[in-house]
Amino acid sequence: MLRIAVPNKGSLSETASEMLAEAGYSGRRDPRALNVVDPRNDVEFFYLRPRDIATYVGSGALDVGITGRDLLLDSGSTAAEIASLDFGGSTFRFAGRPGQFSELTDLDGIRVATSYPGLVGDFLAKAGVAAHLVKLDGAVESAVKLGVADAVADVVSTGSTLRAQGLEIFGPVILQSSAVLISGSAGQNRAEHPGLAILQRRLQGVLVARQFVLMDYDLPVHLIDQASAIAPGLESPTVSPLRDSQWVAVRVMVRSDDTNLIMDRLYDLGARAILVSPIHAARI
Ligand SMILES: Nc1ncnc2c1ncn2[C@@H]1O[C@H](COP(=O)(O)OP(=O)(O)OP(=O)(O)O)[C@@H](O)[C@H]1O
Ligand SMILES: O=P(O)(O)OC[C@H]1O[C@H](OP(=O)(O)OP(=O)(O)O)[C@H](O)[C@@H]1O
Ligand SMILES: [Mg+2]
Repeated sequence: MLRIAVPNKGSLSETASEMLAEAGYSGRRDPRALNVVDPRNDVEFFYLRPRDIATYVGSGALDVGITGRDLLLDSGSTAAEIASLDFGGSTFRFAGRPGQFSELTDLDGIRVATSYPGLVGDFLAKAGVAAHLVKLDGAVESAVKLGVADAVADVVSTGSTLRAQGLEIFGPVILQSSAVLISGSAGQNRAEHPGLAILQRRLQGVLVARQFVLMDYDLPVHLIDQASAIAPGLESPTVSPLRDSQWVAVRVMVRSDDTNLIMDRLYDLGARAILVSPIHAARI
């Protein structure tokens, strides 16, 4: 049975559970359950704090898990990222009072508050900057105002928390993070669980279903090369004959984000009856 660690709370938990459900797994119904077996798929889910997931997976107690790239790196665990899951995106940045700092070396000898001391400590050490890390559990943006630190290093999403505390980003990007799938790292001489490849393929299918739509349209046959250049699809568009031999029907996968742009360009080219439908599941 494949043992899977899933975030039980926080920013990643809802989407992680949604993705697993879309991948055909049965997760917990009781939001307080700590583990649940899905016998049909031969997996067991363990609902854990996202911060702890790398520790469980790195130790070999669990086979695979979903966590944040920033949390994985902060943990110092030997677990390895095996896929990015395209949600839970954030940037890890330094911030301080406006105008006080402009570059990384300004942090030499300075107190920096963070709840990710492993990640930030490694980054500063590699840059040869000796700051004093102040470890906090959360709400680190308050640390400057309250005088326990001079700068912070934290997760930034919209930036509104920093702004509200009168702080300004400075220095290099520490990390671009997103939710990731992690497993025990290869060098540990551990046999890979056979269910892992299935989980990975299924999650990949969910990502494709989320990231792409199906586009169908009718097109004058002589425009097919130009239309294929606009929307080439994965391999190549499917082209089917219509009763009117001057026209063809085309089906192609398109990135959801580009849908309207591509519809505009195909319409301008001469395509008509352009229809877009979602993909419920995919195996690419
Ligand atoms: N707006 C956000 N705030 C916090 N974390 C975010 C945000 N967007 C994405 N993330 C990612 O979510 C993970 C943090 O999740 P975690 O559950 O530990 O923190 P949280 O959502 O802040 O919950 P908590 O209230 O327990 O601190 C990190 O990988 C982080 O990069
Ligand atoms: O850039 P923003 O969109 O404002 O989001 C980033 C903020 O959100 C998170 O805080 P959270 O609410 O999880 O509280 P925490 O600091 O206690 O974890 C994170 O730690 C930042 O403080
Ligand atoms: Mg938080």
